[in-house]
Amino acid sequence: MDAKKNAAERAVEYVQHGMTIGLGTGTTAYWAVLKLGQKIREGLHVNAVATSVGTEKLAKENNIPIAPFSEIDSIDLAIDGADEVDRQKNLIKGGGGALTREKIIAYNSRKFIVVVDESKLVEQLGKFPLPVEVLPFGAELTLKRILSMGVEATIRQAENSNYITDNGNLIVDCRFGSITDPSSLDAALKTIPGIVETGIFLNTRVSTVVVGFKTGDVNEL
Ligand SMILES: O=C[C@H](O)[C@H](O)[C@H](O)COP(=O)(O)O
Repeated sequence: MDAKKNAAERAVEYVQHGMTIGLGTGTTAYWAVLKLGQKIREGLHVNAVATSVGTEKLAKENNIPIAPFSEIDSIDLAIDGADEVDRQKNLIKGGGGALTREKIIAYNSRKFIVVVDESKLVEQLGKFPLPVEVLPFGAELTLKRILSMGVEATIRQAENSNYITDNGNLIVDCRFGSITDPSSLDAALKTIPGIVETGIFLNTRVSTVVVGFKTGDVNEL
């Protein structure tokens, strides 16, 4: 756990007075929210937007002010986790189902810092099943179109029913095995009506990847 915590806490060092911060989702971003809460208690003034209902709740519990989107123009810095990071700093995200909100926040952030432990570093994306957010309407057809790409794909399940995102949608987990061209795959998936967003985050949006190691070291890529 310390590797995730160390990476997240290093990323929070980039936060400056007066910034608007994008708060990520997941077990790594969790530590960034806690650290930011501590800094606010020590006198730092920032406001924030959250990438999930869960993170917004955690932020409020830690006295982090949440700004309505109508009151901000852009985000200075977003800090978020990832499920896989390749050598070019392309990402797979969405293991926690928050990919669409996370992509909106990342896209609108001047600086996007990804926080991971070393287990997330891969040569090529795709071992982690790619999460794709899909509208419930016609989802069976949308799934068939995804399957016709020759990939094994299933609708994510919660306890006794389909997993539902904060946006009221479904997640299809796609087992591509190896993704040689993330940009083309992202574009191809988005030609299918019913797909809201994919968990592929291209490196053009990633400013820095902060990696925590079991040894206690933290590296920035
Ligand atoms: O939907 C969830 C997000 O993309 C997470 O940031 C990602 O799944 C990594 O989560 P964790 O830090 O818990 O491994």
